[in-house]
Amino acid sequence: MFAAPLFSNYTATVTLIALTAIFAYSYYAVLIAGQLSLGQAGIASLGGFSATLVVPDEPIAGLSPLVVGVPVGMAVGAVAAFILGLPVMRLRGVFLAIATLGFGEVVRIVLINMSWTGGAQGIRVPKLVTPSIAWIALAVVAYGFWRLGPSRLGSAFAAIREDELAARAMGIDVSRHRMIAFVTSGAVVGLYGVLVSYFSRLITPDDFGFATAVDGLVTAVVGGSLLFVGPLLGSAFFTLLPEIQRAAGIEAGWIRPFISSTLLLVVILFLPGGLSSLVPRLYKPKVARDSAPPELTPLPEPGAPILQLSGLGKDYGGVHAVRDIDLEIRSGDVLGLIGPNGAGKTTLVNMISGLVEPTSGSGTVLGCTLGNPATAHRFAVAGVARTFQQAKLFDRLTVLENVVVGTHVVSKPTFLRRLLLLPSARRDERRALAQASAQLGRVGLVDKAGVRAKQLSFGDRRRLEIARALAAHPTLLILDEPAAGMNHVEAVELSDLIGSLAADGITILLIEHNVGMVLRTCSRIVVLDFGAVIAHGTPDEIAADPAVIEAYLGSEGSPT
Ligand SMILES: Nc1ncnc2c1ncn2[C@@H]1O[C@H](COP(=O)(O)OP(=O)(O)OP(=O)(O)O)[C@@H](O)[C@H]1O
Repeated sequence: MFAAPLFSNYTATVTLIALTAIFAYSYYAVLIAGQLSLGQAGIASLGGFSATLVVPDEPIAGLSPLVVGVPVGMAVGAVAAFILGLPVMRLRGVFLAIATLGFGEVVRIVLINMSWTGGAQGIRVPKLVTPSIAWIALAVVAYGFWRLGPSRLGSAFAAIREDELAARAMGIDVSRHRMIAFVTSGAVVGLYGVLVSYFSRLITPDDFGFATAVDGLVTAVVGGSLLFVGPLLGSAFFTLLPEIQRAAGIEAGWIRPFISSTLLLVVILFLPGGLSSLVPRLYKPKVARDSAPPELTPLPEPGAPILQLSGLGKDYGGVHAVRDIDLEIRSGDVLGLIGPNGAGKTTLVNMISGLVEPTSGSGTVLGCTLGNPATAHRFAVAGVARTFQQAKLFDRLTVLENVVVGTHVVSKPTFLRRLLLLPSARRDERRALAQASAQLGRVGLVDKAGVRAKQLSFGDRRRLEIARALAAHPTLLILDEPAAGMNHVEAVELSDLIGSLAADGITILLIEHNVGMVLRTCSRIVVLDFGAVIAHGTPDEIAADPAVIEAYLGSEGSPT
């Protein structure tokens, strides 16, 4: 079948697969946390040049220059990523990609104009990287990402990738996690820079230009970022494809790039999750109802202060979404918040859960002062959990994985212990699974634990969001229109569930358009209209309040 031997240079091809895979892992490290960065080529050149310039070509105390160069390159890569990350980490998507790409180009131009880098000619270094060294390095990197997957850190990255706002509401410090991913990527690409230099015997700034940056991204995307083998598959695809074409005698003119591009298009169009989506997932977390949940702190005594708002307001340009709200919630309250469309209910709960900064007034929730949305995760850590008006689920994760993310604030970090294969990591993960499984049982979704969230019906999505919030063992549970889209039977079941949560001591803030349900379920009700409180009282008082009937329902009916 083949006109020539499969590999023109077997050693080089095998080594290149490993090196390209390591390069792709540096993209994978940020893609798993939902970031698009193109600065890796620049960071690789910093790592490569630092190691090859700092480390002498001769063995040091019997150690190969490679053994010294690798930690130097990785450290330089990590530090460079951290310094680059400080200004660019607030950028998202294509803006982050452009900023990091710009950094890579600046590095290349600076290095090309430096005499100590040898300018465009670069510098010669000994060939020290053999196929086995390259594959050992790849195995170490791949092992790290394999162990990361189901760890608490891995779940947090997946949550940020799927929905950053929901991740923040689950208590995940998004800025910190994005920086961890970025620095990890820097260390991995620093390793690549050193290995590729000592493999090709020559390092020049132009080896790490725009095309290299894009190649790395394409390799990682084609391989896929949903499973740790993705970068390896992407690398094998792009390294072997030209070899197979050459062996098959497809060398001439346009045919070779045409076939490569067509195959690339086929993968991108028909495998949006990359080649790794063809690999069956061997590990999927399973419901663990027999394990003990994590140790949970007791909820506050009934009547303890939970929330105080004083003159709270929020303006959007000329729109006064919320005005001058004074409110107090105490432990054990089941407070209903109602009002016509646009009354300001969601804006108010967004401020209470730390996601939106007030324009005026002040407030504290469980000791957290309302303010900077970047610190919203602290509200979740303090005990505030919420659902959203439009359910914000992690769609590509399973139902159980979604709820496991909810346990973030009550579970312990496991990644480093997982790396060392310590049994305590497994035990803590089982505890988190037990906590998640118990909440799935509570909302009646245990039998759908392995289904991806995006496949759920509307009502099940709402239930899943409640289970995910409950997994955080909240002191204050905020439910934003949980009955929207539910039929009568489901709404009654939901009302019963809220009653049982309140009986367990969870303080509840319920925003609902289903006034009957609010009157049945809540002990106190606040009515908003045009951003201001127009009534506040027991369900009976609210049902009889003429201002509520007028403002909320119009003059034709009563709220019941
Ligand atoms: N991000 C925003 N930018 C500009 N205006 C906004 C924003 N969020 C809310 N608003 C405006 O603030 C007002 C209150 O909106 P909000 O969503 O809080 O009301 P709501 O009571 O939750 O309404 P609904 O019951 O329809 O969800 C509305 O006039 C809305 O258009």
